[in-house]
Amino acid sequence: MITVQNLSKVYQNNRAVDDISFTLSSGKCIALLGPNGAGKTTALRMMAGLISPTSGKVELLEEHSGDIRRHIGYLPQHPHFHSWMTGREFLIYAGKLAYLSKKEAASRADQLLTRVGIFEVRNRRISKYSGGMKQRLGIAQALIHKPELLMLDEPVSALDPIGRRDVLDLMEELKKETTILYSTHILNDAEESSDEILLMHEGKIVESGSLSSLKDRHQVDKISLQFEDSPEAYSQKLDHLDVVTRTEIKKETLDVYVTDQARAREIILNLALKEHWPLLQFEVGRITLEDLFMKVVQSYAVADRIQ
Ligand SMILES: Nc1ncnc2c1ncn2[C@@H]1O[C@H](COP(=O)(O)OP(=O)(O)OP(=O)(O)O)[C@@H](O)[C@H]1O
Repeated sequence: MITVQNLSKVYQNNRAVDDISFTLSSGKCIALLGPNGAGKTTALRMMAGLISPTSGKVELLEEHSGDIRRHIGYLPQHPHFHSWMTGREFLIYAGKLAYLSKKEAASRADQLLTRVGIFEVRNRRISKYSGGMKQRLGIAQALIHKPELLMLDEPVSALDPIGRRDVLDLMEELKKETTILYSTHILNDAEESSDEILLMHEGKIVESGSLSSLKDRHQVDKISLQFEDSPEAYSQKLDHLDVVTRTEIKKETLDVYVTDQARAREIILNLALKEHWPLLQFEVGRITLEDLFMKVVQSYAVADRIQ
């Protein structure tokens, strides 16, 4: 529904966003990931029409014509609310700013207050809202003009675990009817709630695609073991096997990197049975999003050092 073509933003000599291109298709939930300063907020702000690009463009696909801002709802990382207003008053105010009539704004506000689960507190001043309630109100405000694309900048990072769960559940609901692009540092959340990933590093998109395609591309053959006792002794035995490239101890877990997962599984299981290892867990590993993130970002950091 929206394409980003060769978009860049340069501040003085800093290329905050450096020639990024991608297309967002309707009905997907896309996570925008990247370390601090990667350029996520700058990219989102350009897409929302809040800052102008140095070069490149953001375009709607044919069926969504007109001013791009009418099709996009945006919730910034630190939203500003008039905290003396009630939640309902604030949404009506936001509706009027989005050119709805007073009547339309009031009816849309009530619909959204219900939709995001804060109807009960609609007449309470925003200053009395919890962080989770404010974030829900912010999402309702971003949806006031029925945008096809909802963009959320770090929607859960400032919330406690309950608020975070609330907002993630809400996003899960909303993605049935709206395309969502959201930035996050919390890789578990991205793993749980996104269909696609855009990974930024130093202003560039360095990886993109569905979560499963990225995992397939970066899959490492690994078997993770846990024992009733310390993993050290087993690690030394496994290091000598020809199918094992290296072992790594992470707290209680022994990660065994192997050349051929199927053969390694058989060999290690046989050894464990023969020697009566007190195994608690034997897991043939799939790469996690966190592994993938670290691998990609570290490989770029190494490349930067070499240059
Ligand atoms: N208004 C500005 N003026 C100058 N430099 C800026 C401005 N806004 C952002 N930058 C710089 O652009 C780069 C990208 O910043 P941006 O906030 O987009 O990154 P981010 O990925 O959203 O980071 P974070 O995860 O920490 O929020 C950083 O080096 C930042 O210092």
